[in-house]
Amino acid sequence: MKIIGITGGVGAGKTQILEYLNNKYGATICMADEVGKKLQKKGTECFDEIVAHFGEEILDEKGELDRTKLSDIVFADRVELSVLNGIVHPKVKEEIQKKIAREERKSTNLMLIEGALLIEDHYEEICDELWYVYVEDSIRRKRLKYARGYEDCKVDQIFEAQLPKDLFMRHCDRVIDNSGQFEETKIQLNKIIEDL
Ligand SMILES: CC(C)(COP(=O)(O)OP(=O)(O)OC[C@H]1O[C@@H](n2cnc3c(N)ncnc32)[C@H](O)[C@@H]1O)[C@@H](O)C(=O)NCCC(=O)NCCS
Ligand SMILES: Nc1ncnc2c1ncn2[C@@H]1O[C@H](COP(=O)(O)OP(=O)(O)OP(=O)(O)O)[C@@H](O)[C@H]1O
Repeated sequence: MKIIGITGGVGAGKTQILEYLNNKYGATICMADEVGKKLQKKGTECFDEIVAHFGEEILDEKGELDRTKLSDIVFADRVELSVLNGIVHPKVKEEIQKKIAREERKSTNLMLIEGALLIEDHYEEICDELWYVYVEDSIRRKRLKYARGYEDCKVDQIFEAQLPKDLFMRHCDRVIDNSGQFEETKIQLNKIIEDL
């Protein structure tokens, strides 16, 4: 089984690329954000550790994490972000390794692991290749405003919490430029899959 890590900054189109590769090539997909969200549900070890550090003010009326409140805290303060990362990231990686083991037993051909922080968290240890989805910052900003209603300051804060282009380029084996029409991205992806 080939294990590919798909990374890149917020709003680069990683999720869209994953969907395309799943539909066209039947790749098994695993999204680090989704794994993280499940591990942060009320009653989990991760949830308890987050509440112990950040306090009950970050809960909503149902007692679940209020992701907007937590996001406002951590993206405004690097120290708080690193505390949250320290709680969540090791458990996410462990869970992803279990998923990989399950797919290996099913003799899956291609598994894609998607996340913005694969380099920081050393996913090269568990992936055969890392692919960088690149989109010019100004275009990512426009797409995030349009699709998610993110304000400029939120985009700036998240950009600052992620790696710059040169570090993504240095650590990744392939680059996919998704700054243009998605049809152009599909052509790049088809070529890469043929090469694999
Ligand atoms: C801060 C949180 C609560 C915000 O949740 P929310 O639902 O509003 O946004 P979402 O999770 O979809 O994140 C939006 C985007 O922000 C970026 N982002 C998320 N966490 C981080 C982080 N720790 N460092 C840098 N960028 C991040 C990613 O590009 C992500 O796609 C959440 O992202 C979180 O718990 N992050 C810390 C854990 C983490 O890193 N998860 C992602 C991979 S495991
Ligand atoms: N080539 C493209 N042209 C126009 N819009 C695009 C293109 N690729 C992706 N998008 C749009 O840009 C937005 C961000 O894409 P997506 O959610 O896939 O990013 P992401 O990299 O998964 O972000 P995150 O790091 O937050 O998970 C979405 O609304 C998506 O539909």
